[in-house]
Amino acid sequence: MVLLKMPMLSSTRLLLLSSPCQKLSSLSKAACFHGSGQLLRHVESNQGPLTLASLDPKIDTGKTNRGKNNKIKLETSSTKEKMGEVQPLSSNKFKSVATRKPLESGLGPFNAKSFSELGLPTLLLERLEDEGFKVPTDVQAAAIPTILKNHDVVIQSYTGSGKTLAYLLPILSEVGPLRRKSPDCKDEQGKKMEIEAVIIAPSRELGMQIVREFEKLLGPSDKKVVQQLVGGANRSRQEEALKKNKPAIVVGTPGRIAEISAAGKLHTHNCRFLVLDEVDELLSFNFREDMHRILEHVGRRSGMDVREPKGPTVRRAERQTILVSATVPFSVIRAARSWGNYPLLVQAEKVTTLDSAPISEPVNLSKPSLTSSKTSNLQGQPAVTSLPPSLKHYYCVTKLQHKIDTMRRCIHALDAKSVIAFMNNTKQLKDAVFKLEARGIDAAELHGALGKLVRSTTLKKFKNGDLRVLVTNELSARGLDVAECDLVVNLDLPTDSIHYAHRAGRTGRLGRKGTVVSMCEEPEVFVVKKLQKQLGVQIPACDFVEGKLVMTGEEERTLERIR
Ligand SMILES: Nc1ncnc2c1ncn2[C@@H]1O[C@H](COP(=O)(O)OP(=O)(O)OP(=O)(O)O)[C@@H](O)[C@H]1O
Repeated sequence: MVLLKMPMLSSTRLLLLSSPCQKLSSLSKAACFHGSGQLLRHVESNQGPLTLASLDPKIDTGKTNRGKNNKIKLETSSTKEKMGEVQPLSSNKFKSVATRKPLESGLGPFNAKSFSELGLPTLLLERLEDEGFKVPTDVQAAAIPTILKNHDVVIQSYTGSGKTLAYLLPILSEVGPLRRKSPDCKDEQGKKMEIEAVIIAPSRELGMQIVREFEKLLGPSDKKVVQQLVGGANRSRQEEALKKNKPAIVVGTPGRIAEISAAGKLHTHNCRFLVLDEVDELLSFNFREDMHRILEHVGRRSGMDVREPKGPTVRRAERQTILVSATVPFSVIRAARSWGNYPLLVQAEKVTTLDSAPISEPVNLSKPSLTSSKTSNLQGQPAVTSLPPSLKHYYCVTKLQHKIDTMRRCIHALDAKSVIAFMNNTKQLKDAVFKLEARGIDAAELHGALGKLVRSTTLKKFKNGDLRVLVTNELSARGLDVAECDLVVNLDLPTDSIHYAHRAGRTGRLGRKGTVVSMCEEPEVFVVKKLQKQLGVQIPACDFVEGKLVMTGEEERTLERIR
């Protein structure tokens, strides 16, 4: 079925693309993009580091590899291996389809103290300063120079660690009014502007959040350089705006972008950057057809077939492909290899090949298991990097009918100001809100079946602090950035560790304190234990007594004594 829907693909590409999709179609929606937390382990390689010199923007900034007979050299400390060459280009606007070879391995110190060390253009540095962004986060320090060197990348680091700016800043370095202007570059004055960057996000809320991040740096006078193309909004108005404003960057949801593109209103063949934010979610069955269209059209000019040195002719994307998520199951690694050109894995302070990426196994959380070590992340493995280290995790055993009361006691015990409560069944959200309000707690529901105006207003109210509790489903688990959120409550347990990680990551963002409390009934405790093992975090049992959180259970009391 997949093969029939992609007649344009060469046989090589068909093979590469079809395997993840076959797998996806054979799994239930809930399971299809979720792997084990075990995947998230970083398998250290014993090969040499990727040196800063090889990526150091100070050595070779400017429009480095475009339009010049330019070589990208990446070194390992042991071999000083030559990594690849970039061929001269006919147009200086595009990077080569090039035979960049994979980085065999590499770790490097990326502890930049300021954005100015990362090779960003002056105008952009000034805007960062104005907006109060002073020091890059670890993942930004690793990702920005790597993307500026034209590498396809998979960016993986824990929730709230600043992955959005990690790809947004290199794009603004090359696209729009803040970009680096090379002396020989004729400005596009009077020339028809084309879409130069496409950013895809799985939800309307996340898409709009990314647009706001772009607009913040572009400023009011240039904010039309970026346009949002999210579902739920008026499509003809979006098409009119595209025609009128000629944005260089579009941010949107897969359905809407694919729709407008299929209608011939969005010309992305010459696009230079394709970003898939929350890529593991975008690989889910729901988005399959739209994602195929996007991947086949964005940055793909006709006549792009190239001959591999000793192989068949294959189609290569000319665009730079950037995949982003806190969780990188194997489906993402496989997709990156298929869609990208020798992509690198970028993590906080690390740039390595995808070979060193963790491998995922699907894990069924619904059955008790006596074998713990196979799925355990605690067996001598480094801590999982999808969860912020500052987070505290607990679970509380309570009867179904007492969950809202337990949550009320939890909120008071922790004196939580801004709470996101997750449930699995959308129909039950309203009831939970009703019960919370009856107990004097300002709450509202947020889910995909609500109208766009209600969704925007509710989110705005929650961000402004007018609502104490947002009761929601997986819609809000991905990417939602509310700095003030200090408590996440799982009123229903998530289906797996990847869902847990994204839900939990709505709190404790960018080094802030945050607590995650999962409510469950006695027979579900084994699920919490499995999550604990897969995620490599302690999730002790607790209860809320006389306005205080108290640890319960022998194991947890021991832990408390140690702490
Ligand atoms: N260098 C920085 N200095 C200060 N604040 C920053 C910096 N980088 C990012 N931020 C802020 O940190 C917050 C979290 O960033 P962001 O949403 O990009 O995280 P993320 O890693 O994408 O999280 P998630 O995985 O949940 O999507 C945002 O409010 C962002 O504006």
